[in-house]
Amino acid sequence: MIELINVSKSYGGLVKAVDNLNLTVSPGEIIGFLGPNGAGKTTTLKMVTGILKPDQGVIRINDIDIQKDPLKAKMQFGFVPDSPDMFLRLKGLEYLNFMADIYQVSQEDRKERIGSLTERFELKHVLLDQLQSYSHGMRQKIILMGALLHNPSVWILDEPLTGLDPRSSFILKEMMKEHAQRGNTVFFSTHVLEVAEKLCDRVAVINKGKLVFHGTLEEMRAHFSAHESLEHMFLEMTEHE
Ligand SMILES: Nc1ncnc2c1ncn2[C@@H]1O[C@H](COP(=O)(O)OP(=O)(O)OP(=O)(O)O)[C@@H](O)[C@H]1O
Repeated sequence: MIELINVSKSYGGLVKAVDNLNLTVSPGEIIGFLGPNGAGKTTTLKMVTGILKPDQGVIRINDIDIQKDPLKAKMQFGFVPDSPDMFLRLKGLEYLNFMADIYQVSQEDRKERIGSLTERFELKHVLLDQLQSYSHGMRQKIILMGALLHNPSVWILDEPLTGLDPRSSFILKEMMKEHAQRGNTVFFSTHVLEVAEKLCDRVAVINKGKLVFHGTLEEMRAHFSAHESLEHMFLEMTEHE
């Protein structure tokens, strides 16, 4: 479970990138976090993951306060940032072992998980190559694998499908659904409205740092006209704020 309570953040004390955000992502739920460019999605995800400190508010992951007990809170989730261009001089397997070390995954568990994840994402043949030789999509997949090695109950993914080919995108979407069906929590940002429509139990829409909608797609349709496309509803919501 992820809870954000009255969370705000401004850069340089000027414009509020996130303005008094309240949001709960419950166990068993996939929530898509939508918003136009600069709306505050990445800032929110960085606060949830403890990379940025909120100016005010409380964030809890599985009831653990990310400010008060950051290490324990960080063990609860796997985070995939929007850019996968990191640790480029490491080989795929070195990177995965590095992540497994950080999260104290036993040799037995990491062997089993690296085996099953590399098979699922079809990366076995490049595990001994440096990440700098990987394509964007391959880098994304290895970062995702690293984030999942400690088997976290909460997945936090910033634009996880960007750059993935249709097959990898399908595999990840299936994994997200399976994870939520097992009673876990998935919180991801996306620009792709169709993905939100197909995958999410509920969506949260942010615009200029403020939450402008939170609910099911049915509720969103009821709020607008039943026949309007998600794209149209989204544009309406983010235009008038
Ligand atoms: N490091 C920073 N310094 C100053 N302003 C920042 C910084 N990072 C983000 N901002 C500003 O904060 C606001 C929210 O940005 P954020 O990156 O959270 O939006 P986003 O919804 O993730 O956008 P996108 O969809 O384009 O990635 C924007 O106005 C942005 O210009």
